[in-house]
Amino acid sequence: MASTIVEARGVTKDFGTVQAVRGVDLSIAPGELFGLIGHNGAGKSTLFKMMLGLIPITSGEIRLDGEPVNGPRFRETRRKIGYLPENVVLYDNLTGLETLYFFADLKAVPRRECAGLLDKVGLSHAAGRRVREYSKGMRQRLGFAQALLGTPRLLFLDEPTTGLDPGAIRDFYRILRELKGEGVTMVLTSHILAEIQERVDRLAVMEGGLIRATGTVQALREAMNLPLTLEIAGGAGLAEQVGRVLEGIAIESIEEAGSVLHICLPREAKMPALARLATLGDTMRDLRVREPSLEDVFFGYRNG
Ligand SMILES: Nc1ncnc2c1ncn2[C@@H]1O[C@H](COP(=O)(O)OP(=O)(O)OP(=O)(O)O)[C@@H](O)[C@H]1O
Repeated sequence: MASTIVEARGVTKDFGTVQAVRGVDLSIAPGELFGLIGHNGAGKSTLFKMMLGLIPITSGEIRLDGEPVNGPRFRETRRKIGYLPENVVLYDNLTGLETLYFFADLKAVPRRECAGLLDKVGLSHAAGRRVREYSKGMRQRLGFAQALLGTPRLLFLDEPTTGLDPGAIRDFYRILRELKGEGVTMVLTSHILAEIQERVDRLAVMEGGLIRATGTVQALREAMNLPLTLEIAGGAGLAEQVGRVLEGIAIESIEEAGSVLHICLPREAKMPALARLATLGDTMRDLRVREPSLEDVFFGYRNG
């Protein structure tokens, strides 16, 4: 297996006059759980489709597991890849199990895999019901099951948690962790930034067809140099005492909400501030350092 399983170099895609993807470079290592975030129309789905060889690349090159997606041997590589499209097309008249049989036949995967996959995504109880009767979340689970047919080594999941309730989202990420344990590489898009920020190894921020930044959530936070928030709980006189010990430290804002102080300060002021706050003793009951969320980072890139 190549050391980079997904490799994109200078990839562009034009739809007439629309430049959907504009010179994307991306490298994803085997076994990574990689997130792709971006606003509506940023180019995420278009990039996915090019990576799967479903639409032609205007210019540049994409290799999956070392194989160019527009090359003659890609058909063989494609068999090791699972894909959950943004809007999976299902036939309402088929049952859940028949649907998976249909996809298994298309992929030349043995039908005996299907029942186990329905079980994996929590749909065994509905295997004999027609898809017409499935809820949005059930359809999404069925789409996920078809992506898992053939034990793929690389998975592309386009907004996989759309329509899932919180319990189903948790189940979904549990399956992703299991797959990661088996060495499967996964690339997923999501608009629910809070959901993916703790779960991906690395991510890329896409905007207007460009990749604006790539890295771990922490690296992106640090690169953006967004301020941190200290949340301090304490008794009477807290605000006054905190104000006194932090004198001279570059604080961006202090807000009091109930008995908790929210102090927003530059990242580099964190350690000096903590050292001084430690002298407060019993006045301070609790202290938490809140990192900027992925949402803060995302809007930082968008507005930066
Ligand atoms: N088949 C097509 N024909 C013309 N324009 C297209 C086509 N597919 C996508 N586009 C355009 O390409 C751009 C990128 O679309 P894309 O679907 O890749 O974005 P996205 O990041 O996946 O968005 P979303 O988060 O809304 O799913 C948009 O401007 C879109 O209108």
